[in-house]
Amino acid sequence: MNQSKEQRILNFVLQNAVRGDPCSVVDTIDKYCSQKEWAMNVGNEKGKILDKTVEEVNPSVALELGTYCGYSAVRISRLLKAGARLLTVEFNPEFAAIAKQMIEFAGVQDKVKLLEGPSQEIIPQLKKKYEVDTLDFVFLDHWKDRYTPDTILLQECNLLRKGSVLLADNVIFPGAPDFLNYVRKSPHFQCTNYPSHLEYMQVEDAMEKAVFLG
Ligand SMILES: CNc1ncnc2c1ncn2[C@@H]1O[C@H](/C=C/CNC(=O)c2cc(-c3ccc(F)cc3)cc(O)c2O)[C@H](F)[C@H]1O
Ligand SMILES: [Mg+2]
Repeated sequence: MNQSKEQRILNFVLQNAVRGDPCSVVDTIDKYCSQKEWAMNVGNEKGKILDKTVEEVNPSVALELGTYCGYSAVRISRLLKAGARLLTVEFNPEFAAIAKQMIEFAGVQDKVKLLEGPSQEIIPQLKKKYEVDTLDFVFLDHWKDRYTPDTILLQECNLLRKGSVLLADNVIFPGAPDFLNYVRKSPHFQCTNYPSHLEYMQVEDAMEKAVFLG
């Protein structure tokens, strides 16, 4: 049975990156996906915006929706302070298995908890089952039409507090128009747009930061 693209990305990391070095894992994925096979990792240009936001927020508890191969989970968790944790949600079992190996190879498994299942089922479990009080940071990078319903669900589950920061990938391409509309019109969010480019391409894209005002 021939390998998936995601398996080829993982194999390239296992053979070319430095075990226990998250930066080398991130750089190796970027090398493969820019030179050999495109894949929907946030990439290095938007990744720098993600880094700056994570450093600004310095979250104790962070959530990621859409783990995929684990690129941004490794990228985020490498910046977390001692004792801080990232919960990352992925419902595709093949991708979850790849991401788990990616996270372990990078040596960030003690900071990252991969939750396998759909975000709409996991989010309501975060408080009781995963002992979350509120979320300091949320990275949205899953199906684009799910950004808005999951943002509403996070509020309904009282998982956001004054100052919680949401950062959404791909608000220009493929686009998340309803999410932009929702957060920019809502009196409960203060929004900032960060123009950038689609990962590994010269196509316009952007990230949107939405700070919850309570
Ligand atoms: C809905 N609830 C979910 N719960 C758990 N895991 C989920 C859920 N929904 C999806 N997943 C999981 O999250 C991931 C989905 C990522 C989707 N990302 C994109 O589509 C996406 C697409 C492009 C893109 C750009 C140009 C082009 F020509 C074609 C594509 C670029 C990007 O940066 C993206 O992020 C994963 F695949 C899925 O199992
Ligand atoms: Mg994306």
